[in-house]
Amino acid sequence: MPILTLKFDNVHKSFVSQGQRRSILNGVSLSLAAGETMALTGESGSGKSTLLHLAAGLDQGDGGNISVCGQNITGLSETGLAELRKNKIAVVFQQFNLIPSLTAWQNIGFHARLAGRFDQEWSDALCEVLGLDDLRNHTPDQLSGGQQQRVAIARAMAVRPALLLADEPTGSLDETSGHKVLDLLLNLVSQEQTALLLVTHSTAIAERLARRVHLSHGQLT
Ligand SMILES: Nc1ncnc2c1ncn2[C@@H]1O[C@H](COP(=O)(O)OP(=O)(O)OP(=O)(O)O)[C@@H](O)[C@H]1O
Repeated sequence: MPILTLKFDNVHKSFVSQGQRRSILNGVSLSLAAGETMALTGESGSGKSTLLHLAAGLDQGDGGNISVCGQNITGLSETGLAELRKNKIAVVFQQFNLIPSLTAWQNIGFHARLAGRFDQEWSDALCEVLGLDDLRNHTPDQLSGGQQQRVAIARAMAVRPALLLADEPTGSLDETSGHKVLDLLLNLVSQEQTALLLVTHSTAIAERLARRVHLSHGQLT
């Protein structure tokens, strides 16, 4: 059986706030193979971002196991996690998280250079596909929301991640731009056989992904 890109086995996560422990994920299991795309929906506050953060190794669960590319990340050291994040995982956030002082081109290469995997030809190709050629020297404040989002996608794909985690990547765009950005993203992940887990509030966006899961009361349906 091929190694899964992302696997959650009976994962639990709770938070304590105002002295009370609240269970957010209550036995979540999922598996995602290379090239698969999965939409994660759920009401506001249901725990979608929490699940994404656990998958990215940015937070730890309280129980169960999570593995990325066959490597169990539960209990992995900070160094091990940092290596995995650098080499296998990329995240696209709703608010883009571009570095304001860098140009679009520098932003695109940033993660890839950190990972020691900057590939000029691939980054050029991403700029072309994502319609960023004329915007390379612009800083984020000179770009529209849709343009910034395309830079964020180029930055994520520049590392050729095995796993792409996207938290409402089209959430701040109007519907037409959102679908256009999704077209580009889906083409890229299909070409690269990237596993994509995408959080969205939009049923129309979710329906365009091959698999869909819904988070409710801490469990996936
Ligand atoms: N670090 C934290 N400490 C305490 N509670 C937290 C923490 N992070 C998240 N929560 C709580 O966990 C619940 C789930 O939050 P999360 O952001 O994962 O939901 P979400 O489904 O992504 O919501 P939205 O769709 O509004 O972004 C919320 O009630 C939130 O307040």
